[in-house]
Amino acid sequence: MTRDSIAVLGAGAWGVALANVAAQGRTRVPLWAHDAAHVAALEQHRENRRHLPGLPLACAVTPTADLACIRGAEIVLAVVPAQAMRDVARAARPHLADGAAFVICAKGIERDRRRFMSEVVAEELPQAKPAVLSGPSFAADVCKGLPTAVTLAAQEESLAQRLCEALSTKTFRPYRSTDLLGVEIGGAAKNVFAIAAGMASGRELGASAQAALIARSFAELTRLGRALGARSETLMGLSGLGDLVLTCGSAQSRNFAFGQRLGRGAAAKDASGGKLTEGAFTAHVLVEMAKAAGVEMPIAEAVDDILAARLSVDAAIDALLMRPLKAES
Ligand SMILES: NC(=O)c1ccc[n+]([C@@H]2O[C@H](COP(=O)([O-])OP(=O)(O)OC[C@H]3O[C@@H](n4cnc5c(N)ncnc54)[C@H](O)[C@@H]3O)[C@@H](O)[C@H]2O)c1
Ligand SMILES: O=P(O)(O)OC[C@H](O)CO
Repeated sequence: MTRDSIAVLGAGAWGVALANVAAQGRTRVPLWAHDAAHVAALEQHRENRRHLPGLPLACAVTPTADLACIRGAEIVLAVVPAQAMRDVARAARPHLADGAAFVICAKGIERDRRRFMSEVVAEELPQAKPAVLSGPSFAADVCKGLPTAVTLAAQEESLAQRLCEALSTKTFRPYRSTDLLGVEIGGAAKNVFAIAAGMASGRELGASAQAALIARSFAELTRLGRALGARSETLMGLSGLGDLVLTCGSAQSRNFAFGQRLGRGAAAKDASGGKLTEGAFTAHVLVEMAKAAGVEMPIAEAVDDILAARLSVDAAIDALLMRPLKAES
């Protein structure tokens, strides 16, 4: 049986990890990066020394700065930061084959136009079949061959199934879904809540507070998801609860580590450690979306207020604890 051909856009940590997954059982997987110097370094060292030192590119992975590498690919994995997705999708348009699957692997919401990634792709790539891959998966873990499971959603169940087959390995197990929006909401929101969990850790509020915060974050995530039409089983699944638990519970998460530094007193502008923290870009637009939908998200709002320097970490903690008592929902 011939396997679907796959190309990967974006050669950061997650792009490299997914290219290595795709390389299993394939002889060539183009890996595009927008920066020619980065491509040269990948070719020379056969690893991404900045983001995944010591974890080699699979032999089949072919770094390139030429976007035409996606011509003929049946599946394109889009693994660039969420705020870059529109530009990359637009640039890909002349090269992408009609009916190719364009799998969104970024976790975030477009700030300027307040769009989910699947909406961005629908606007920029009318010939594509959009899909979303999300779930608990640190790039380094996946590159090391440690096991995990993710959700892979496409509008047609048959395509979701085909994509799962194309990307599954012995240690990387995708579950299919047709709920793109539900998968996207979980992936975008968990990054914002991971910043809150990191702050609680940085402030040394204790394990009980950590667990309470995760549970109340999940309440906010499901409230928003339901209001926007996501399915409960998606929100409770790998891309929702699964990724929330992972990201809110590990300093391996860049969003959590960013929150930890904030909790220890760093200013927002200095707290990323030079790493991509999608939650910092998503917090405000997430809160705006919740307000527009009439959904209360006090933890997400607190993160947004802290990032915008409208509130200190301590004042946000006090405000959350002093909210009127209410029924659990
Ligand atoms: N790292 C992980 O463990 C992981 C896991 C799952 C999902 N994700 C998601 O994948 C996305 C990418 O994350 P990452 O970990 O690869 O980040 P990264 O910082 O490791 O890499 C991002 C890459 O995108 C490139 N880039 C930046 N702006 C660009 C642009 N305008 N056009 C093209 N390329 C551009 C950068 O040069 C870099 O190589 C994020 O949305 C993240 O939430 C990451
Ligand atoms: O390092 P983070 O916080 O971007 O999280 C990486 C993945 O999304 C975890 O599933």
